[in-house]
Amino acid sequence: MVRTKPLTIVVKLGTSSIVHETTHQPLLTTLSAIVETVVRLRAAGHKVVLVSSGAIGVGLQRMAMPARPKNLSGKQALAAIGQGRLIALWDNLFGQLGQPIAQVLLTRGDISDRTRYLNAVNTFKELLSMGVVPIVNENDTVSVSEIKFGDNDTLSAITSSMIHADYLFLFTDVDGLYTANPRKDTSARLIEVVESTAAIRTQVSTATLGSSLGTGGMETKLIAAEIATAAGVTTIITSSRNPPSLFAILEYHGMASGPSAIGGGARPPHTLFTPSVTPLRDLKAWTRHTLTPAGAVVIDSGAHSVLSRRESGGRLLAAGVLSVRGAFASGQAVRVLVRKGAVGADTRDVEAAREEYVRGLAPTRPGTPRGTAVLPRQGAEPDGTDVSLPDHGDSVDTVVAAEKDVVDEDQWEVEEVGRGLANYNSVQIEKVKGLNSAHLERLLGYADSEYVVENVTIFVSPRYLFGTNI
Ligand SMILES: N[C@@H](CCC(=O)OP(=O)(O)O)C(=O)O
Repeated sequence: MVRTKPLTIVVKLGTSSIVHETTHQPLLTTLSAIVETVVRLRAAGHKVVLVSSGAIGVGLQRMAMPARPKNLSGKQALAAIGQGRLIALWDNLFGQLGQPIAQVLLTRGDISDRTRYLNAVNTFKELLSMGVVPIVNENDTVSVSEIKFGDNDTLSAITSSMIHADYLFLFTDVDGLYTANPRKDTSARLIEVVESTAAIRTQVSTATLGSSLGTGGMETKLIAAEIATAAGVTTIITSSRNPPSLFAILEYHGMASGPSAIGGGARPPHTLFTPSVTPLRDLKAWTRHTLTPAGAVVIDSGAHSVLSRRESGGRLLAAGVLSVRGAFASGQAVRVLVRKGAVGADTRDVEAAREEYVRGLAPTRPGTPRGTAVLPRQGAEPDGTDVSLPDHGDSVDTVVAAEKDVVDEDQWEVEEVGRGLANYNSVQIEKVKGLNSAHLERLLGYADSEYVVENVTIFVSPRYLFGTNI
């Protein structure tokens, strides 16, 4: 058997694979098989992270409750009851084979801060280099949105991206992605390889195939696959009924890692999502998938098409910014919104006026009193910057009224197309929006970067990744 380089593998096990759907008793056969599989992977030199759901399920069993409570605090309480027992169960099973484990509880909030994100990455690295198997779950007790909107499929994809995993195995109660629900439709066909999640979305029924216990289904698995493959992680959906099939799958794809449980060259049932050939790594993946945006910049369609090209390097110039929404600090994540529809002539007039003003010219607008300057709105704001008003007719009211007349920014129809990291704060970007970067230093007093937003990643598919909670 050909041995390959040591792999980093994330194994995700959903609630329906951990506890019985109705009795909520732990599925010890499955759990033991997972433990044996992970320990064999470790023995073959691979690094493994386990993403384990099941806290609420185990909590239900402990409290002899028949079903997940509807209210959030009820779920949080059950997760708190169950998580300790869940990790104790894993520790017991792994302990039988001498394998140390660690508990890692994450929330999206935890990793939306760059420092905390890096701390989590460093902890994973350290644990893996110590030969420990980190066992990850959401920190349900403190994370409102995670229970309400979240699922461990997404968490496992983000974890895979954080640790630059080679493979993400989503073990679930079906053996792959089907063209239709295989439990209801006998003509349903297993899809073996997916190269584009966006394309496959139009071809399959993603109706939830899971049990009543978990929060995920095929839809969240597709989302997870999209996140993970974008980060360069090969993603596999397969059945949790036979965890050692992981070896057969790796072997089938030429990634031999130990004796195959199936062997014989037959394709073990699974769906494989191929990784992106130009993966988003580190900062970009982090920006796109983990950050909570603090505000937004509205850009024009020209800037959008530039940013959509790889050569742009994800860097946004002030010239492409039409407006700024919300308040954010330099270094924070921002949504990138594109203004839909054509920019009207009046808007261009105001932008031209702003540009001329900055160049030292103070144009007058027809209909305003003779000598009244049409100023950029920020020039009239007493915000302590060095934008001096021209000495003729600098009527703030007239200017603001003139801008309002033609540009009611709040009414613009916009669409979120990406996210990025701001190099300047919202007030500063407001000051320089629409202008050539040559003006940045004079208007802001410094210009560390000629770009106002960097690390912009433009979404490749509809913005469903995190619902509306961030
Ligand atoms: N974090 C929660 C589970 C979230 C969830 O339901 O995930 P999944 O079963 O993977 O759809 C728990 O441990 O109960």
